[in-house]
Amino acid sequence: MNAIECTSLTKTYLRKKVLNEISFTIEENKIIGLIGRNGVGKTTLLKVIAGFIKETSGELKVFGNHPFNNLHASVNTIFVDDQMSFPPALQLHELLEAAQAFYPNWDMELAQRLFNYFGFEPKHYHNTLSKGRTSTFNMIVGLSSRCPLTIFDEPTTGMDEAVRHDFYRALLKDYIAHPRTIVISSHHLNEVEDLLEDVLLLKNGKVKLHMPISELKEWAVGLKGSSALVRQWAEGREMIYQQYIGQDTMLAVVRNDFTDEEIQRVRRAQIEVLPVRASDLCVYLTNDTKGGIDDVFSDR
Ligand SMILES: Nc1ncnc2c1ncn2[C@@H]1O[C@H](COP(=O)(O)OP(=O)(O)OP(=O)(O)O)[C@@H](O)[C@H]1O
Repeated sequence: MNAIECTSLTKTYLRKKVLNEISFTIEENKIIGLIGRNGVGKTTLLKVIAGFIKETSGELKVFGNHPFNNLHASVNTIFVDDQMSFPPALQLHELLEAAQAFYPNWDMELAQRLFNYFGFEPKHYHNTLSKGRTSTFNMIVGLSSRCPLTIFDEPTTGMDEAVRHDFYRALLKDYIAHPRTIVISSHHLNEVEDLLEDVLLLKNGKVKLHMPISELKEWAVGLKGSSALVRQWAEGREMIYQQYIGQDTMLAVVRNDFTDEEIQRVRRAQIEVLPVRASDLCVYLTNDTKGGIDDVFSDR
């Protein structure tokens, strides 16, 4: 069954189409990374999916229901970000009890174990936690709710490296034991790429790519060597990124439509054939120029 079916979804703010007729389907029980540059509309899309805001047009189904103002959707979905609001009068342990009453799959033992592991004080209040601690507490709620659709919007904001590492590991372990649909938006694709099964990449209000991470890792290839030779091999192929290194060396990232025989010929021409990390590829694909920041400084 599909967890999310999105057809020609548009969300307009002040006449600007933030999401412009996007369509995609997300299968149940997968971990999906929602990737895109600042301001592209990731949070907007996630909030529409969570039923917090209404789309302008198009069709959206979450477990077969339109999520906006839908109780079925809100019980089955949790949206975790650093703005999650909790009743300010309740202490942290009371927040966990309140969450238990709301989420049918809530695992209090997991919540308590994580709560103790991360050293929270039961009598503290959510609105007095530091930024990183707020994200950590919210993550505990997000994982322990075991919602069929769990949405993490930039969940590691403010977390230090050790906590981020613990979070990813906890997420993976709990997901393996209790599969569910998890959508995670992150600016740190390099940190999450080993967790993800699929990547949904947004650019200019559209879905630029939606594919398994294993395919994304093979989708492009880097050619590094003498500029003339690299340009010759890149000709006629989709150029994704290019960078000049020194006087006469160039790195070109192109769509990987090479045959094995061509790859061998490239190598024989003294050109290095390099894999392209999924995180780097997403940055290249969402750049507006082929050379990235270097283009600002070229030809001056
Ligand atoms: N309530 C709102 N009213 C008007 N414009 C909005 C509103 N919410 C978001 N926007 C605009 O919609 C666009 C997308 O914002 P959104 O927060 O969804 O992007 P994002 O991809 O999550 O960004 P980031 O990676 O920086 O968190 C931005 O241009 C933002 O200014």
